[in-house]
Amino acid sequence: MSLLIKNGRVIDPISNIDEVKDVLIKDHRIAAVAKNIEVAAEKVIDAKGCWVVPGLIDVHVHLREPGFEYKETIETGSKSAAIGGFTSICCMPNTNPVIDNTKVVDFILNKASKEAVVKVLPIGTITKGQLGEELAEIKEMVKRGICGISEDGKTVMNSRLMEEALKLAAELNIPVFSHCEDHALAGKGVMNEGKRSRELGIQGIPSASEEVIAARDIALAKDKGAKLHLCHISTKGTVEILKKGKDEGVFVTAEVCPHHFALTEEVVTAEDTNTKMNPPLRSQEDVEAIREALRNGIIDMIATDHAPHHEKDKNTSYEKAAFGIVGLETAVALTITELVEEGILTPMQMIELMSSNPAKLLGIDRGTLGIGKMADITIIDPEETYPIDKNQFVSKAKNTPFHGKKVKGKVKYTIVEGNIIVENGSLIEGGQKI
Ligand SMILES: NC(=O)N[C@@H](CC(=O)O)C(=O)O
Ligand SMILES: [Zn+2]
Ligand SMILES: [Zn+2]
Repeated sequence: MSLLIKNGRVIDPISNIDEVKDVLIKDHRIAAVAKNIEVAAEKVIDAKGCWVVPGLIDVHVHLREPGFEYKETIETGSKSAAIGGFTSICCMPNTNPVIDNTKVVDFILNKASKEAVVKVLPIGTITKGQLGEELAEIKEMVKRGICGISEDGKTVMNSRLMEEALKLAAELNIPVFSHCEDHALAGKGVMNEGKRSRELGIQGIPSASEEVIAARDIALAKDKGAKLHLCHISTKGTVEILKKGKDEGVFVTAEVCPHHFALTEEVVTAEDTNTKMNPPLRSQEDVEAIREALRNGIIDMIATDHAPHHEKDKNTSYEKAAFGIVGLETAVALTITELVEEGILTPMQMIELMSSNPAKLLGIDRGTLGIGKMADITIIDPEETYPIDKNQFVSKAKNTPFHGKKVKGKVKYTIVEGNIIVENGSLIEGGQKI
């Protein structure tokens, strides 16, 4: 099977290309990237006016299977990822049962091989049952194919245990994804602690709850050779802690989610539980610091923290509603609208944040359009303007605060290992629109 993508703006940070070129795919791999390729291919895509980029990689997704299939499944979550332009996704282990042993890893990989339309890389828990008491079967899970470990949804509050996990992860050469939240400091808080929480009379989560754990984990990771990755960072203080850690030579990376650079606490109302997520939407000052850290490269990647929830988990009081929002199908548009259009990121920087840097963290041979590499490719029309419509999501869940927001930037094609999964913005199966 050969596929020729004509006339697109090819952007590949790893090969340092940002130029109008053609891309030829043969036998699932990149065969050529050059001007005016003249070969007879079985399929030709005209990408004029579009960006042709290495397939996007999301290191932070909740697929909810096993256990919460009423919210999302491996199949529906992976389809949502493809619509969003992602060709590889890491799935978090806070399922039921949690991913803390090889049986659950096997279950996910087996199901993904049959039902997922993008590459699924499972993340294992740090502790057994996510109970924070003893380490999970980490070594065994790595042999079966987990790409990292995380207690996401919670923090390993026992610092000694976290230190042990970092040591083991260094030996096994896998990243540790840290959800930074001091449980006692966060308490029963449900939104950012600050001006807005006082106005609304809703209990707040202080910035310090994130910052003390970010600082602790950097201190623990120091000199251990561990790859520490900070999930969904949201405060100015965490950015400063991250920068200090990097300056001191600690291997630490961080991700930010689109909602944390697109929204502030000001949008929170007691009625709209789609503004409730963990960590919470922060202050204007925090958002500005996050945007600056994206611009200057202190923050390494954009991840969605796609957290699908059912109506019944969200359609309740602000206090009782589940934390989290969906993100796979809105990430590209929000990044283009909020950061590229605003002049904060160049298109090249955006692709670094959404493809090459995630690939480097995971140590996978993806995230580039280099010759001979697996053909994971995303084609984006950066000019298409439309309102976000949650009713068109492929995800089972519709919990987004962005419904109706006018955005720019649309994923037109998602190509996974040389196979077209999304064509003209719609999923296709065997060449048919579904
Ligand atoms: N981010 C969230 O608000 N929720 C996540 C958990 C998490 O990412 O910490 C979830 O699993 O729903
Ligand atoms: Zn988390
Ligand atoms: Zn998460």
